[in-house]
Amino acid sequence: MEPATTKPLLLSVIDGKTSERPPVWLMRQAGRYLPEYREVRARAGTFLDLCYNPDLATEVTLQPIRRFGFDAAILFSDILVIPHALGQDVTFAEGEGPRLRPVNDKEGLEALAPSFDVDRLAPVLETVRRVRTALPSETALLGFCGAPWTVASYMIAGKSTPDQAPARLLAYQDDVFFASLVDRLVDASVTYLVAQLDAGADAVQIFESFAGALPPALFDRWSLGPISRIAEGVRAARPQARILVFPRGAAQRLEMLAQSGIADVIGLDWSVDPDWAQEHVQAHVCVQGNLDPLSLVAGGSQLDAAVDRIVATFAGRPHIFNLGHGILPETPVAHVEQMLRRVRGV
Ligand SMILES: Cc1c2[nH]c(c1CCC(=O)O)Cc1[nH]c(c(CCC(=O)O)c1C)Cc1[nH]c(c(CCC(=O)O)c1C)Cc1[nH]c(c(C)c1CCC(=O)O)C2
Repeated sequence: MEPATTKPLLLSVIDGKTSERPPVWLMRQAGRYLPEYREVRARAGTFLDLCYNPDLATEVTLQPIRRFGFDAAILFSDILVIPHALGQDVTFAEGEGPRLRPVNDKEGLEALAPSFDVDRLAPVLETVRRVRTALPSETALLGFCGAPWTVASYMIAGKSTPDQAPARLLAYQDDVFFASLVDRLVDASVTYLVAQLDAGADAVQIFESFAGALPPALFDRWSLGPISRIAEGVRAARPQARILVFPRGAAQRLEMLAQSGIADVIGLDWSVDPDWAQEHVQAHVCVQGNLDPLSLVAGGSQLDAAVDRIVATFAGRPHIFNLGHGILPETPVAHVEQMLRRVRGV
């Protein structure tokens, strides 16, 4: 007989087990490519209203699990809820992405809340509790936050910017400002991730979506450094915490990250060659990734070949199948099904 509770496969793999078929989930798996998401989204009000509504956020977190049986659910929220909780104006204009009132000087920083109050994110933590209760025991629940550099780039520019130029310029010009902003984000992120773990998240992922914009000196100081301080802070509070890091565009710097012991899992974006990553990253740590989201949009025999290459290259050591960045809204659901059959070998 099966035991009443089963350790989720995804957690066993993070803990070092190799499985015949990799566990699988997709970044942004709850989203606009799903008709049932669009239906809830249409009656939720704004995007942030949806993030702060535990009923609806729980529902959209569970939708891709019901439909596809992924090995992990990821909390439905956003990396920009931390700036919002710090008192920054944050809105999501339909089709335009995030808009924030820029914080780019000492006065802007002082106008934010003096400290991070995690209770401002109580509805998000309530969603974590409800999702964990509703999920099958074999499905892992992932919490997350953005890494300080990525979040700071939005806080400073107030929107998505090519190569994060405004934030990068300020990093050169005003080291004192940058350090105090990043320090606040490190502290807030530790508190927030610990609260997510306490509410029932089995692991947490740190999204460094813009690692690729940083030259070497800035990378160590504003990406690797703050991420490692977050990981240390979380582990000091919760020694068993499992931490996934997705440093998009980190390229060959992935090897240094893999050797550092900061992450239990390293996410590989779609530009990373699986053969290289197998030798230089997976040799040290569990990897996650790295199918090109556009390969999933295109479908057909190239999709099967791309899935096969990733599964075969990373077989025999811990690997979590995923995309190399978030799933795109135009992705056909049938292609997700095709990909899953291929990964699962059925
Ligand atoms: C940079 C970043 C953001 N948010 C996030 C990142 C890091 C990952 C990455 O690089 O993609 C992380 C994120 N955003 C969202 C999740 C939910 C969980 C999941 O299913 O993965 C997660 C993990 C929901 C969302 N976050 C957002 C949506 C779409 C908004 C909608 O449904 O109206 C979703 C489902 C909005 C968002 N949020 C953000 C942007 C740039 C946008 C607009 C782009 C877009 O519209 O796709 C900031």
